[in-house]
Amino acid sequence: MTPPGPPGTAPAAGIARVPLAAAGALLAGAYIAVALGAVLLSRESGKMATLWYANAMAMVFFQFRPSRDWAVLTGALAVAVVTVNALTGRDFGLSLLFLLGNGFEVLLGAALLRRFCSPAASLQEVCALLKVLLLGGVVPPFFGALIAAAALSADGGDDFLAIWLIWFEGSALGTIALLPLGMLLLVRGWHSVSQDVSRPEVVLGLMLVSVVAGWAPQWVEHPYIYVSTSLVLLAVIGHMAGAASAALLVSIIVGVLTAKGAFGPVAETDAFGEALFYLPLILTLVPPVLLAASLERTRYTLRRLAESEDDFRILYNETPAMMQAVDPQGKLVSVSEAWCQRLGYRREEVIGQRPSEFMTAESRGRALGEIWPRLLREGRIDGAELQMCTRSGAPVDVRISAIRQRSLDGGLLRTLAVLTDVTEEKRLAEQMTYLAHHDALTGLPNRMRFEGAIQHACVHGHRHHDRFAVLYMDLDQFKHINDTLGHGVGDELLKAVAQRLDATLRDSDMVSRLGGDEFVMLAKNLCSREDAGAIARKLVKRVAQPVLVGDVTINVSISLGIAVFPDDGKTPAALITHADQAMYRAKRNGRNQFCFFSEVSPEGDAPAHG
Ligand SMILES: Nc1nc2c(ncn2[C@@H]2O[C@H](COP(=O)(O)OP(=O)(O)OP(=O)(O)O)[C@@H](O)[C@H]2O)c(=O)[nH]1
Repeated sequence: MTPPGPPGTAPAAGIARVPLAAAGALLAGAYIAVALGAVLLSRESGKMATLWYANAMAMVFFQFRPSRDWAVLTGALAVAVVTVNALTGRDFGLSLLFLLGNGFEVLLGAALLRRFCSPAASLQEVCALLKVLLLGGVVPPFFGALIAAAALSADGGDDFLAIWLIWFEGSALGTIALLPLGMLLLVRGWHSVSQDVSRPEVVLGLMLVSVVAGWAPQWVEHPYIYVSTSLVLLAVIGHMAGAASAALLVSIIVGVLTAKGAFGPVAETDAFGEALFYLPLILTLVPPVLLAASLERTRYTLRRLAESEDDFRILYNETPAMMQAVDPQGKLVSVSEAWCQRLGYRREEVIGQRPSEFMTAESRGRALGEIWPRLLREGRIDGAELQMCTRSGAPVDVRISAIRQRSLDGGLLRTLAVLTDVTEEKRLAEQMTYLAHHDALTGLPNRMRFEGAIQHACVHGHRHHDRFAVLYMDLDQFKHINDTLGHGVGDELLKAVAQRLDATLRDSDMVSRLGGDEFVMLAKNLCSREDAGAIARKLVKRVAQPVLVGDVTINVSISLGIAVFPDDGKTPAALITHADQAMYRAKRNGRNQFCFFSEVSPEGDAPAHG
């Protein structure tokens, strides 16, 4: 996996931005400078391989530019190689042979790095860095050295193996020493890397590494033990920038000491011995940079962890939802700010308490007996409804969604719950239900509710041979009251009548306003038809009492029709219609009275109201 990290190319990388011609000139100039230094140093001993950074530098340089620029860069590289050879006194033919080896090595390394390596990953992953070192630092020098050795030995130079070994060694070492820093510059840019390297502890570390690398090889046995110790130190304190800079620094110091002959026994070392001579240096340089990459990864992971913990804490505390976490013992380990605010507690008062202590008694029983066990059994619950209590005792309806979190060893770690405050939602729902079943003016059950009740009474009546009655009522001359006293007074009168009707009700009965000035009553548990007549008589009498609305006394009356189940109808519709017809008959008989449906003439009276 490629870790998410900094972007692949350095934002401040000037090389990536300059015009192509300038980039070519820059590459040629840098290559000439680095290669000249190496060639001049190699003349000091003439025997040991010189660490060759020039090709590694060119490989990294190529990575800054898109592939379409590579032809021009290769041209610049060719000019640089020929120039270096010319400046160091080699003839043109030999220059071309060197060009063959170096050119192939740089292009192969650049192509392998681009195709198969991720610079960003190599700074944080040991495997990715090893791939960079292998594909950039070992494979290209291996083949570059083969081409160069073949060309040079055919040209009458030294023995093929000696040329190959010297070339491969110098180039591989130089590349391995430079590539980590090159990748770092590629990914993070010069500015960021130099900031890291110029931290006081890193500068001190680099000074220490320089002293150890300059001193140990000359004065103590097994010098690389001391060098690698100081490199490890830098990997720990200086991160990747410190370790990569130190690796390059150490290789330069050892290379210079070797070239100067200060690092023996150079003279006696034969070709095979040379390979072994530089092997410890590779083994010294590589592990610390791998360690730095691994530490970078750890640091990155820890930083991400801290950030996500921070995100979680902010989310948990700042979210408007009430949230709570409960440990395996069923005690609160954390609650969100919204939880505290809604229930009126301080966090320290509730931590360690059981959530059920903040619930109403009914909810507590349900939470402990049903919801909590279900959560533990099924791993989650969604939308369970409970009632919490604020500090002052006010009920708070919550809808709870919770999950069970397991620890790495599979045990219960905690349960996390989000509580949505639905108090207002429930209040509105109750209000809607009330309004759907009640008359807004009088508060009496409305037609819908009444029809449900009469339907139920019919079913019950059929099953148990019960007798019940429907009493249909209509105010007399109500229009006149409206017209003379106004609609407002009419409303108040309707309310007063409703109260009177309601006051005559037995527990089993129901009175309802059907609309306008029409009311209907369901009177159950009747022994005889005459029971219904008694109720009707009482109602007519009660309503006929004068009503005081404001300072106006109103004389009102009702006409009432009775239909008895099952004699006058066996269905709700029939009963209501027949009661209405009987009421109409009462109107016709002079109002302020009641009439049974059985008294309605066989031809039928026209109903009073549609
Ligand atoms: N104030 C008030 N009046 C209403 C309301 N709903 C209907 N009305 C009025 O109530 C009156 C009902 O009159 P009716 O029952 O048709 O006739 P009435 O005057 O009562 O005469 P009878 O029924 O024949 O005795 C009409 O004038 C309606 O406009 C209401 O909610 N408030």
